[in-house]
Amino acid sequence: MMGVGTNGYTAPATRKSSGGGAGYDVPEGVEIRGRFDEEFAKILTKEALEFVVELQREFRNRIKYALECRKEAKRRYNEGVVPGFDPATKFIRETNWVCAPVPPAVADRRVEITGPVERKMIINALNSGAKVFMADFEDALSPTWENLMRGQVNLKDAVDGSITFHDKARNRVYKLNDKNTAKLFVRPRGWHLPEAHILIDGEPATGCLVDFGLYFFHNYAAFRQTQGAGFGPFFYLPKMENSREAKIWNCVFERAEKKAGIERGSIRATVLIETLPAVFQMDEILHELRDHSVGLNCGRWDYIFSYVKTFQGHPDRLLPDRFLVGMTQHFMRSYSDLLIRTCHRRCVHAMGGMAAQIPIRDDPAANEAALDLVRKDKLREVKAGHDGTWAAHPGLIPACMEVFTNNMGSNTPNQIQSMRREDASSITEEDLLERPRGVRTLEGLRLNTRVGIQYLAAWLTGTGSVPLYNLMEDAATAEISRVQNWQWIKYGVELDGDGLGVRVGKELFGRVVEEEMQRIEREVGKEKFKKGMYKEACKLFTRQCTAQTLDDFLTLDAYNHIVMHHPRGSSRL
Ligand SMILES: CC(=O)SCCNC(=O)CCNC(=O)[C@H](O)C(C)(C)COP(=O)(O)OP(=O)(O)OC[C@H]1O[C@@H](n2cnc3c(N)ncnc32)[C@H](O)[C@@H]1OP(=O)(O)O
Ligand SMILES: O=CC(=O)O
Ligand SMILES: [Mg+2]
Repeated sequence: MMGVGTNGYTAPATRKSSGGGAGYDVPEGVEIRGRFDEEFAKILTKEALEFVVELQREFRNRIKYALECRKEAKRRYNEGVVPGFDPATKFIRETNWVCAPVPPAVADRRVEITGPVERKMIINALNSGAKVFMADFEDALSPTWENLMRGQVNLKDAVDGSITFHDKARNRVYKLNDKNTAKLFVRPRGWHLPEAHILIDGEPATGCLVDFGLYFFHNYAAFRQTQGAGFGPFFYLPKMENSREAKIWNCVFERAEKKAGIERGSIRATVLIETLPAVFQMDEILHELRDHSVGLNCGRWDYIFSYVKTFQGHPDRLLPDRFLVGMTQHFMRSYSDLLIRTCHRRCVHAMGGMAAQIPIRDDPAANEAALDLVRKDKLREVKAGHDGTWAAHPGLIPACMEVFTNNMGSNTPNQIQSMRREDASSITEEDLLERPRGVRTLEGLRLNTRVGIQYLAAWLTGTGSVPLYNLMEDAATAEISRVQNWQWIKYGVELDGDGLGVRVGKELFGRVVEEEMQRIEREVGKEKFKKGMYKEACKLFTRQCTAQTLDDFLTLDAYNHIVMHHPRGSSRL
């Protein structure tokens, strides 16, 4: 078991960290630069931090190396190489092996709701009727110190069943249902994001090791008793590019299991296939995680973002308008089909992804049209062989559930055995890379700009998922807006879809930005516009869209603006 003095584990010397007056009790080598709070101190205990420090010290060099490998791959793609299957790992793709059996607690995952680790949303999501709730430290969360630490507090209360929330304005108290709550999966941040409020040996900690380490330390025991039926905790792993990154996670899991004294293979994770290079590594990723896997998921939004990013040096592979790049484009359908085939061959879940539509409260006809689009998307997924899907909002769950249950059958928890999709074994590199088809319009450029700026303004003020023009927007969808604008400006594309025949350049983009800022001000109102972070967001977004070389992530630069070091005020990394 974890804790000081058990399993021969001895705590290193400790000291107080100056977090704004009172201090956190921290191990040697740790400095907490985030605000002190009594509630946070219950999460940032000396023992929990020791665990995070162990992970950081053991894995930091491998993580740095993996990130260097990403840079090296980028260099090659920029020189004209395209990603493909790795000849060196052909034997993994071609031999027969399977992952560890699926834990009974998560055999049925037909609808999974996702959302940030906010208190009310966690309760609503767990009570929503979905089979799984993916609590998000990633695409849906702005990683402010407050959000991250409150998120950890909330998850701990959720796992021990004590979580409540009092909505004072509505005088409504939220608590968990007595039964049939969703099973909890947690998605830590991607490997690339640092945690600048926790310094370990003078360096910012790796964000995902903080998210994973604190959550695991505080919850593994209760989770295994109440949620996992002896398994768990469960995770979603985002934005990986290569199986070497999956191998690091596998080692982190083994390390955590050993430290906690629980069986190897207790922890289970679903990997999002949401980068272009990773689609060529699906078998390899599952193989690395074969004792800890519960499948793969089609993270479609980051995948589209990654298509642009991977081909940033290939002007012959430009995207059409964002809304035209859907799952029926050949490269997207091929990705989903191959993912299903790969997962079912290895006996794990092949999860579908997120439709962008959300309920539209004040317009029944538009609401029905949105629901219809969601139903169609889910029907395509279940018929293709997916075992479950994602919903962004509780109002979508009945429709998603109905489509999956009607087409999969209510007596079967998944279609792992019944939908083998052998036909997808013929999918080629060309299928997976096929150029998306469609036109480009000025309205496409405008929409990207309007949405990108508004999303970033929300993110800078601590909100990581927002409804914009009746669609769900989060970090992944905002990335598409950003990189698409960058790509169009960089290569001076012709807007061929609206008969204008103009080429996109910095000057046109500058005018679009100006006009869209005026439109945003009209739409949100002068007061909100003045109080919000729209101008800062506009500056950041514009810089990234017009940069000579593409920034790897929108949120890396933006992160500098939300780091709040105490007691010295804000600070850049
Ligand atoms: C690309 C990807 O990575 S997808 C995964 C990451 N993205 C996400 O997880 C997005 C999750 N969804 C959301 O954040 C929200 O649904 C939004 C921002 C899209 C829309 O939010 P809102 O407009 O505030 O929703 P709305 O006002 O309709 O909410 C109605 C109720 O549903 C709840 N609700 C809405 N979405 C969720 C959710 N995902 N989980 C739990 N509860 C939710 C609200 O808390 C609210 O509860 P209340 O009636 O008790 O007050
Ligand atoms: O994380 C999911 C995605 O679509 O991106
Ligand atoms: Mg994503």
